[in-house]
Amino acid sequence: MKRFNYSDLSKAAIQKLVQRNVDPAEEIRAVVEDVIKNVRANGDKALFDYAAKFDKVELKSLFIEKDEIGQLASTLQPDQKQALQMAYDNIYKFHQTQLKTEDKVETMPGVTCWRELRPIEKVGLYIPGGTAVLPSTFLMLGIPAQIAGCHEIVVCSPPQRNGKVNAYIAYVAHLLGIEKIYLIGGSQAIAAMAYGTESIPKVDKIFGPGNQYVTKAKTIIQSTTNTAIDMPAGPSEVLVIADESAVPEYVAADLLAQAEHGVDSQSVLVTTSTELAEKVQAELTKQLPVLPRAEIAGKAIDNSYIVITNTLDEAMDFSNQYAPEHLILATASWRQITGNIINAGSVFLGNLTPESAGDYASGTNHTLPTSAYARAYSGVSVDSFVKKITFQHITPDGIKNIGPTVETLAELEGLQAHKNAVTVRMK
Ligand SMILES: NC(=O)c1ccc[n+]([C@@H]2O[C@H](COP(=O)([O-])OP(=O)(O)OC[C@H]3O[C@@H](n4cnc5c(N)ncnc54)[C@H](O)[C@@H]3O)[C@@H](O)[C@H]2O)c1
Ligand SMILES: N[C@H](CO)Cc1c[nH]c[nH+]1
Ligand SMILES: [Zn+2]
Repeated sequence: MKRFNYSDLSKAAIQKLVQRNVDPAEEIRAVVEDVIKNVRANGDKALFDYAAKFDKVELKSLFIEKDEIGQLASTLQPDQKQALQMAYDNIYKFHQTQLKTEDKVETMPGVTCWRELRPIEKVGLYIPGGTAVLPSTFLMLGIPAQIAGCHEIVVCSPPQRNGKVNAYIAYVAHLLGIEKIYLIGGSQAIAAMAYGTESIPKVDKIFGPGNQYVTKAKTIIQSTTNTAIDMPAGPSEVLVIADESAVPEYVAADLLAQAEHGVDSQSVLVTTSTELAEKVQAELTKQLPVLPRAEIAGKAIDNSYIVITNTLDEAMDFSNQYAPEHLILATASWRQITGNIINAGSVFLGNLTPESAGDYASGTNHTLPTSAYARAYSGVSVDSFVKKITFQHITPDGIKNIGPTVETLAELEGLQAHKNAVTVRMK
């Protein structure tokens, strides 16, 4: 990993370091635009063609249903079922508390305002399945959708070589009570859910992480259709802030955990200790080669770096500029510095809190903003699946109280009809 001294870095150099691939290569953009156009024009036919081209599968059907899902789900080992059930329970417990009724507010006598939640009716969940099949992502999206009460949940995931979904995905569908899974991956899945095809329903909002094709497709359809998206959740990343109290073996393991997601993942270490940086590098050299996905993780690590700072304040300052998807505080004094976090998707505190726990089973959501979008977006939650509709009610006394103010404001904007709508009620 390349190493930089924070004090040697100019503002421009920091900007360059924290910059990630928000806009993918021209080549990826062009492919995605083409896919969207083709799916829009040719519907299901384009989806069959792309399954053959990108996923190397000649599909007989674009979806599998309840019976087949049940059969696949039944093939899991008891310990696998138990682990998925425990993850389900913890994620459910954490997300359930997010559905809150808000109080009504009387802003002035006789004028009452409030907000009520309504689920988004039709949602589309994208479950990645290119380099690794991610049943955990299905839990992370399906559970909040279920808690929110979304009426129609459309699920797309790339087909396996046998033209089905992986058995773990099937088991999660069974846990969530989802009876149909569309066998579509990549940008074609996003286009299908945004425009609808003969088989795939158009949805109101699309959720889920994915590779650069998926993420680009989401950002394009967000600006060209009336289908919304959760956020740009692209290649995984982690930033670890560590001091001399950190355990090099753990830090290296955390860096590799995100690196193994893809060659375009990034793992950054920001530390006040040069000695720790050296020990972590030695650990990386030890741990990397034995990983089954060593080649992928190795490329991501080559694409990553270490920043040495003089103080933890400087480390936090760098982290806030980077705005990581995952932030790990491997410092003895983590309690004193959490208040200084401005930008991060999800935070992991102390030496015994591996990021992997949040990826799978602690309860928090792992669908998180990447590429510095944590400066403005939060991760997926029940909130992402609901709209908050405002309501107001005015009594006879209330209209007398608020009427003159509205009349004056309408008058000063020159909007006579607005004023009149109040005046007629005050006679
Ligand atoms: N930010 C988050 O919250 C989060 C969570 C989980 C995973 N992730 C990220 O999601 C990503 C998953 O990526 P993945 O590739 O494994 O799965 P994926 O499902 O996102 O992508 C696979 C699909 O990409 C399409 N594709 C592949 N090569 C193509 C090409 N040359 N042209 C057009 N389309 C092509 C294919 O249709 C394939 O089905 C990883 O980068 C991982 O880090 C992020
Ligand atoms: N770390 C990923 C989010 O960036 C989520 C994940 C799924 N499985 C393992 N990890
Ligand atoms: Zn992960």
